[in-house]
Amino acid sequence: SVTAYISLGSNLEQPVQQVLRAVEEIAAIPNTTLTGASRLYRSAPVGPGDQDDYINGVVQVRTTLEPLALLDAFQAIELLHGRERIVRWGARTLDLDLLLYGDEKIENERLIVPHKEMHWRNFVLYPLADIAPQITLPTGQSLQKLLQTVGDEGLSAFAD
Ligand SMILES: CC1(C)Nc2nc(N)[nH]c(=O)c2N=C1O
Repeated sequence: SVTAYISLGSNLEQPVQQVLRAVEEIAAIPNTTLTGASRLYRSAPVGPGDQDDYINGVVQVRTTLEPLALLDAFQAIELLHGRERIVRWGARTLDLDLLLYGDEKIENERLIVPHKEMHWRNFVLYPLADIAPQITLPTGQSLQKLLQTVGDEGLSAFAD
């Protein structure tokens, strides 16, 4: 089995509940055990368009599922939350992204791991540091170093 990290994000239809419910649903994925969860963060939306702040978090799991099977499970959960891909980068009820899958580097038409944008997204790096502060990414970058470069602009730990 491997340790995998998943980022969660929501900025539609009661984002805190969307994210908390998604953590429970991830814990219920077959052959998968939830082994860690970050604090929730409120973060200013990155990307185009005028949309609400996000609620973001990261969870850690141990799983024997292959990466694409894990991705299928995430997409099923997103559908449960009424995820509609209307516009790219648009507001969404729930976004689950596979950040890391063990130390593997994966690149296929459905999946790129480590997640391409995670290295500059404070709304991913700060919650990840709640769970695995000393982690080194498969790219060789230390999370502590990335935290310093990315800063905490637009980010605040959400009182649970
Ligand atoms: C639209 C885009 C890039 N912006 C985001 N911005 C924030 N703050 N949090 C997200 O989870 C998030 N997700 C996205 O997909």
